[in-house]
Amino acid sequence: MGKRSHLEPTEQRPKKKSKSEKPEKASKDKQDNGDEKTASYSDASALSEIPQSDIDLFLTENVIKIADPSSPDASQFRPILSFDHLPECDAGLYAQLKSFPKPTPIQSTTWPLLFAGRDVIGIAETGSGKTLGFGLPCLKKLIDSKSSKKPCQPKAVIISPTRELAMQIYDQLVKFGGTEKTQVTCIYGGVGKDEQRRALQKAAIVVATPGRLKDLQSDGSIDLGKVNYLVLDEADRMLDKGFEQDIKDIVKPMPVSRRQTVMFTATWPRSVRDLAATFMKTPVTVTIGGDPSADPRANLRIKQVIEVMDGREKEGRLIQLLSKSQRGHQSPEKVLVFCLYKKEAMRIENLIRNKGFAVAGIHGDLNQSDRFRNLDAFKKGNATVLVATDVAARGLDIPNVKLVINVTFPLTVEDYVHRIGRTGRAGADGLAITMFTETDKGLSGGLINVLKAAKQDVPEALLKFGTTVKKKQHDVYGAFYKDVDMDKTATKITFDD
Ligand SMILES: Nc1ncnc2c1ncn2[C@@H]1O[C@H](COP(=O)(O)OP(=O)(O)OP(=O)(O)O)[C@@H](O)[C@H]1O
Repeated sequence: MGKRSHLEPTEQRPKKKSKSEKPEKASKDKQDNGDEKTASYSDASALSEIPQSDIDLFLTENVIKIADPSSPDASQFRPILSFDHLPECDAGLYAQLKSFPKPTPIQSTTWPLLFAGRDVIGIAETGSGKTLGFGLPCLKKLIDSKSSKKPCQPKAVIISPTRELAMQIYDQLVKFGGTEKTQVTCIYGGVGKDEQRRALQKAAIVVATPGRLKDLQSDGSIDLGKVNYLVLDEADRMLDKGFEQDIKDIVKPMPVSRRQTVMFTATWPRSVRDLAATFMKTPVTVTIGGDPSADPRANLRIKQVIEVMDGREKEGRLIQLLSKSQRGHQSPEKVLVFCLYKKEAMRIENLIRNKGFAVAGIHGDLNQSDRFRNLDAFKKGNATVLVATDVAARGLDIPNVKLVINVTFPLTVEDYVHRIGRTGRAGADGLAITMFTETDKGLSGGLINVLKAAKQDVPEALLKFGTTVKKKQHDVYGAFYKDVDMDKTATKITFDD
């Protein structure tokens, strides 16, 4: 379990509860910062009336696994199968849900747990609605909260690894919760602090990137002592070496016993699990679609094509693929092109532009307003090709991306799963074409496993590179916002602040 060295003074895991201390099914009340009762949840009567066989069928059909260390009986929390089963809440919180037919499996399964105040680790494929999975209970908890809020003392904090993703989460919360009642604020680096400090005066929910949050915390602009709902989105990324210390510093004033901690992700590598446990109290792990201890799983609706080639063939092949998807179409398809290095991304973007395609770029050398502007151009379809480093690999929900092209393979197969997950979202189909060269052969085993698990073709040429999966693939897990400057050192890695 938790490594001692990872435990902060305030992050000691609570002792195992005796049976008599177990939370009761329908009265899951607990103290919230000592001044209010929250987290009372019981099934709606329409949900209680559903036969257990239907519930079991839902769990089996969606390959849902619920692991609750405090109770072997996972059935005490029935999945919310319809929006009609949601617990009562004022302020029109559920009004926007009408645009969706029903909750997605990760929402169905984690909502009751989160409404009941449990710590939850939610693992589900890319594009499966995880944002609302943690977002709706966050909004409800805030709306239900009776205690008054002091300036600069938010009640909920949601931490995301990139600025663009933080903004996207913020937009979702505003869309569902409105700004008036829920007072959501987004803070991230690369822009001035004054406006953010002003917004923090009123903020009840703060969506943030870790670096800027830590900055504003250290200079006293924000007091996290009253936070009772903490989310790490893209949790495995937030716990890897690049962010681990920031997260530990941020959570210090919010003891694990007084906050609900929520972690969501599509990939959950073994390397972060012990560390995650040190941030949580008896978390329930919900996995949609298979065994969480297996290899990372790609979204099954994405067709994955691997093209093994010589590095010199890449540019020609890229232009060929883009010509096919862009030329001769009244409205060309949206294509996301991933590179590993910032300089490479700039070169590829120029190449594509010179061939006459409507292209934009997003990487760490751009200033923040250019990053937002270029992403927006792609979202709106003014640019139909977006060239990106791994800053865009996780979480971004861009409508109608039909094709992802990996010009350079990422540093880990987890990153690969996230990159290709920018297509095939919310039930749509998608296509991912990956150029794989001999330099990437160390990752062939992991990639083959991802392909097999998703029942995709494994090309002979890939098999030749070997099927062994290396235990630890890289010093810094993943390449999420890995910006390597090849002119300086080979491994300079920076993260969003
Ligand atoms: N119940 C629902 N039914 C249909 N679509 C939904 C539902 N809930 C959310 N969505 C939509 O699904 C899309 C993907 O959701 P979201 O971005 O939360 O995915 P995710 O699981 O967080 O993906 P990733 O792992 O890539 O971060 C969004 O456009 C969202 O509005």
